[in-house]
Amino acid sequence: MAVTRMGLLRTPYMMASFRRNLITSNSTQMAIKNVVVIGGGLMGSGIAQVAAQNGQNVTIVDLDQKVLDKAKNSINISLQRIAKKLFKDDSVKAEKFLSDSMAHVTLSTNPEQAVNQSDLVVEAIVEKLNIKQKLFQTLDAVAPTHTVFASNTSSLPIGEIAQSTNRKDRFVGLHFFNPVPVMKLLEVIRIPETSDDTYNLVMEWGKSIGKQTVTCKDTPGFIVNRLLVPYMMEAVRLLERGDATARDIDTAMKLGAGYPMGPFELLDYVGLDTSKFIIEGWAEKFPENPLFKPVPTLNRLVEEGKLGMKTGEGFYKYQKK
Ligand SMILES: CCCCCCCCCCCCC[C@H](O)CC(=O)SCCNC(=O)CCNC(=O)[C@H](O)C(C)(C)COP(=O)(O)OP(=O)(O)OC[C@H]1O[C@@H](n2cnc3c(N)ncnc32)[C@H](O)[C@@H]1OP(=O)(O)O
Ligand SMILES: NC(=O)c1ccc[n+]([C@@H]2O[C@H](COP(=O)([O-])OP(=O)(O)OC[C@H]3O[C@@H](n4cnc5c(N)ncnc54)[C@H](O)[C@@H]3O)[C@@H](O)[C@H]2O)c1
Repeated sequence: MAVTRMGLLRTPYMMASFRRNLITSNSTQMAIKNVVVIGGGLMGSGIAQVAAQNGQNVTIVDLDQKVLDKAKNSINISLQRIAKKLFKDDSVKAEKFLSDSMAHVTLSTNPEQAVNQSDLVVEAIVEKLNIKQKLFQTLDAVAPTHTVFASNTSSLPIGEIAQSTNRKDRFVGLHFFNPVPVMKLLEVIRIPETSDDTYNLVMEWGKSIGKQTVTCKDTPGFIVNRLLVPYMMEAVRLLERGDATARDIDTAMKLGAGYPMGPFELLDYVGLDTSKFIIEGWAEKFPENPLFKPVPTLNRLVEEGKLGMKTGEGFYKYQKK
């Protein structure tokens, strides 16, 4: 039997419930200091960067040490671009910003160990439901109770990913945009089980890393991709019918609609493998929707290993950096 300022807690059940409430109410005041980003590719490296440059400790986890080294290098290059702009006339401050930010980044190939001290885990691995579920199931067993889990999925239902855990109240979608250091938006996806504390915490975190947040229910494509994917699909159909070239479609959308990139430039930028996974996931979910019929051009390019900018070729060819 234990005595607290609230009176007597008579049973182990009451004690456990009291502890649970403490965790929940503490989380409103909790600030996120230790972030783990799983996946050190295009998105993971960007997410880790914006957290690190805002003073948070970040561990990036990937399967492969080479990917991690590449991530650290790309963060360094991106931070240099930002430092140059922020501290144009002060090289000492620019250097300090760079070294302070880099000092906040740790690399790991051991996810179970990495999440030990985490407040927030952001997953940015391959766009496959079963792989994401398996990862979160493993992490759920070892992460601290208070740790909030988030997925950066482009297209998978957050509720289905969260199903693999026992912390649906501490689960959200945090959908970032590519390139993360430049794009200002963060979509925050609540599932019905997401607690108010968790939601408030991630909204605060979004602000702390300089993002403008918008909130959306767990609906296919959330806001941006619900509108963007049909547009991209129509562009590909236009190309496949032979109505216009990729170059002319891109030029038209940049000069005629004011987009910073045309649809094929954007597909190459996002990654054709990721785009293929998105379409396949939606085709499986909505088999009757003609929009998501297989895209022969995309399948061929991916089979040939032409995944876009990251491999040096997709719809266009790129100079290797
Ligand atoms: C066949 C396939 C069919 C299937 C179709 C369906 C597939 C589904 C596709 C949907 C995919 C969804 C993916 C995801 O879920 C959601 C997304 O992320 S969508 C992508 C959103 N992003 C965009 O739309 C990007 C649009 N592009 C731009 O905004 C710009 O082009 C750019 C990327 C910012 C680059 O700008 P440029 O002017 O061209 O180039 P610069 O190099 O001059 O850069 C400008 C400016 O930005 C700074 N900068 C650029 N990159 C970085 C970086 N990584 N780090 C730091 N800073 C960077 C640069 O320094 C410049 O700064 P300035 O000097 O101007 O101050
Ligand atoms: N590319 C984009 O423009 C974009 C934008 C928003 C969201 N997303 C989403 O972000 C996620 C990642 O996309 P990306 O473009 O960064 O992909 P990417 O291929 O560049 O990177 C994925 C990384 O995850 C690693 N990985 C795979 N399985 C892993 C595991 N079990 N544990 C640890 N690491 C693992 C891979 O080694 C790879 O480095 C996807 O869910 C994608 O839909 C992508």
